[in-house]
Amino acid sequence: MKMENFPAIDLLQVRKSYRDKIALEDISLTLSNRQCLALVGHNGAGKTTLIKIILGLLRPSHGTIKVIHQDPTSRNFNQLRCSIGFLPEQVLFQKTLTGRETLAFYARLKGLPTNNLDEYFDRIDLRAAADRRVGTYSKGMRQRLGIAQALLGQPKLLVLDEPTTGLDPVARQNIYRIIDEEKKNGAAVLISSHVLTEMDDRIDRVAILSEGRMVAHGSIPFLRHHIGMRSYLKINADPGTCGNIAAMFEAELPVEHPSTEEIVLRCLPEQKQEILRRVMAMETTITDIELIDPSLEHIFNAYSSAPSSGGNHV
Ligand SMILES: Nc1ncnc2c1ncn2[C@@H]1O[C@H](COP(=O)(O)OP(=O)(O)OP(=O)(O)O)[C@@H](O)[C@H]1O
Repeated sequence: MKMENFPAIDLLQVRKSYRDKIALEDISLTLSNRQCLALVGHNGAGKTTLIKIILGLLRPSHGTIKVIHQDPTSRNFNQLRCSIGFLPEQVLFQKTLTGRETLAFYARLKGLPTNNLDEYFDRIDLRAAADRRVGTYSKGMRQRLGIAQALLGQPKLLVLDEPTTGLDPVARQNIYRIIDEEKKNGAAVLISSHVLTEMDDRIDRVAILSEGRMVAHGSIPFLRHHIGMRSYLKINADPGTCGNIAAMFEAELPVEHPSTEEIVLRCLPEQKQEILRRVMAMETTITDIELIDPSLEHIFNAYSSAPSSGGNHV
């Protein structure tokens, strides 16, 4: 099998305990190349522990782990380290070095040339400040420099812990664009984040950790479907039309009538098209239609409050 065909991350029944505290229990997870997985969970859910195990910084108490088809705690893994880009949650740099000197330091650690660093500064939009001392950088600039060091050497696996912390909306969009580019180049990307709002369209899969257990694992549409979350179809029309729509659907669906000129149908994802078709066929005057699918945040809240559903895969 060619190297590119191995999953970048393959965990089976991983457990980690710190003395009598079980931080992770029965975690099985795969991440393929060209995929982006979001690892989400409340404080203390076990995200950092899992990342440290993936990076070979911690040994699991039980289970098997392959990262780019090697055991990350084995000696051979050292050769693979330069194929992994890692952005830690807290990026600490030497304040007296310039951005360029900092990046050159990390490039040398990875055995990479230092004469092409401008392309990295361009990618994170920091070229103009490359020769300024890091001590003069804002929090967002330091975070972008951290991302640049993770990108050094075209990694096969990118592990980004809270990559958008401290970034303004434009910089956040730029990070997501870079993640897409890295995926297209064949990398697997693991993002650990508390900021769920902008991630819906950016990730291929999500793994939800709760108290050390994987309570859900799959694509967003799969998890929406699995937990039976309904979409909101909000329709604004004159009172007569709203009444007719309510009469048409109330035997089939939960229907809410927040005002005489607004009606909300709560439907399953697979019902959306058929409902829209029937509404549009009514030959009435509709002033507005808004369709809201449950977001990653809604899914996370639903799984976090649900009794353990035992790790669901798609
Ligand atoms: N060195 C340690 N010794 C003992 N317990 C630890 C140690 N490191 C972590 N833990 C415990 O393991 C559990 C998981 O911690 P972890 O740091 O992995 O969570 P997290 O999801 O990354 O949290 P956060 O979002 O707050 O960073 C927590 O209950 C934590 O207190």
